[in-house]
Amino acid sequence: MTIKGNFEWAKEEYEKWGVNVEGALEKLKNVPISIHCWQGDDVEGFEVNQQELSGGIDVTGNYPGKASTPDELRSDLEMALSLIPGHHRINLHAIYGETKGEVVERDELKPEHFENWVNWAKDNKLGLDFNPTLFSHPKADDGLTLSHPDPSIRDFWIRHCIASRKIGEYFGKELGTPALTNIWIPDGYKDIPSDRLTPRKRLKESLDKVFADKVDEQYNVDAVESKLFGIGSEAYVVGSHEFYMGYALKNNKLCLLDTGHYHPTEVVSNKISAMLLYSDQVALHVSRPVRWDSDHVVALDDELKEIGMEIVRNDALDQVRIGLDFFDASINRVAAWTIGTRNMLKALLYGLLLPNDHLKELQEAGNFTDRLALMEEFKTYPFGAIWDYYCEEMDVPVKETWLNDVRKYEEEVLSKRS
Ligand SMILES: C[C@H](O)[C@H](O)[C@@H](O)C(=O)CO
Ligand SMILES: [Mn+2]
Repeated sequence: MTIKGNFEWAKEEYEKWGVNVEGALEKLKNVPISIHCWQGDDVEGFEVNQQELSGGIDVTGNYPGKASTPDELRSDLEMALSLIPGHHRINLHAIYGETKGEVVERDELKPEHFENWVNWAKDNKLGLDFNPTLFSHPKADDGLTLSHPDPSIRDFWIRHCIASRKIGEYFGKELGTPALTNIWIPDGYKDIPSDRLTPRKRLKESLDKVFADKVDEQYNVDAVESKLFGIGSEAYVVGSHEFYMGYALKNNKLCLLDTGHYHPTEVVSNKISAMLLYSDQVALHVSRPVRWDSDHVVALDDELKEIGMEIVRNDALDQVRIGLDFFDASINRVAAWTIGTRNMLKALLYGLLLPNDHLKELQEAGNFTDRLALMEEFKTYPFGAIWDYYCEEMDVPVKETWLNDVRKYEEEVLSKRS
C-alpha cells in the first residue's frame, strides 16, 4: 500500500473515535519547536577567547565533523531543518556571536554581533530565541554568577543579561516573532551549605536589576530556568524550582522547565497543567536525563508522549513554548537534532490523535476501566501511517530514509572538516 493509502486506512480508524485527523495535522504544522544550536558544536560557541565548557554541564563523545565556524553550524542546521517537518525556531546562546576576530566581553555584546544569524533566519524563515551565557568564562570559574558574594562579579553578569535581552529584542523586531530570552545560571555548592538564603536573596536582587531595564515585551519575552543539581553543585542550587516559580509568578516572567532538572521520579508532564492555571505561558527545555541531567537526545519515550498529550489535552499549544536541550557528541550531530526534533513532533501528533474529549468524559464519569482500556489500545493505533503521510506532505523524508541524507552530508561535508 502507498503512504497515502495507509494514511486513508489509518484515518478511518481514528475517525471511528471522532478524531479529526486532518485538523490534527493542520495544528501540528503551526507548532514551532525551538531547536538549540548548541547540539551542533558541543556547546563550544565562537568566542575569540573561548574557554572550556563549565557550569556543571558536560558533553561526552568525540564524533567527527563538529561545526567549528558559524557558517558550518548554520549549514548543519539547514541540513537538519530539511529533514524535520514544519517551520521552527533556532535557539542561540551568547557565545555564538560573531565579533570579527575581536575579543568582545559578554557585557559588551550588541545586536550587531548577531546580524549574520538574523539575516540567515530571515532567509530561512526562522524565528530566533536567545540565552545569556553565564558559564565557560573566568568570571564563572567558582560556579557563581548572579548570586556571587562579590558585587563586581554580579554586576558583570547583570550587564551581560541586560545586553542579552536587548539582543532578544532585536531578534523579535527583525523577525516579527518575539524571542524568548532564557536565563539559566549554574550557581550552587558542591557540599551542604551553611546558608541557603543569602545567595538566593542576592540572585533575586540581581534578577530585579536585570529586569528593571525595560525591553519591549512585544519583541522579547523573558524566561528563567531552574535546576536541581549540576556537576559541582550537587548539594545546593541557588536557582531552584521553587525559587524561579515564585520569581516568575510575582514578576510576570515565564518559568522554564527543563525535563532534566527535577528529581528522577518527578515529571514535567505533571507540572504543565498546574502551572498554566497561574501563568499564561510556560516554556520547556525538552531533554532526556539518563540517571542524571545527562542531556541525551530526546527519545519517543513515555514521558515525552505524556508531555505531548498534556500540551494538546489542555489546549495549550499556544501557551507552551517548546524548546529542546540536549547535546550528544557520541553520534552524528545533525542526526541528533533530527531524531530529537522529529520525536518532539511525534509526541505532539500522538496527543493530537487521541479522542481527548471522550477520555475526559470517561474520567469525569468515573469510568476508569474504559479510560485505561482506550488509552492502552490507542498505543497501537496506526499512528506511524499518519506521521509518514505528514512527512510526505511536508516534503521531508519519510521514515528512516532521512538517514541516507545525513550519511551523504557526512560523506560530502562533515568528514572533510579537520
Ligand atoms: C546550554 C543550556 O543553556 C543549558 O543546557 C541549560 O539550559 C541547562 O539546562 C543546564 O543544565
Ligand atoms: Mn536547559
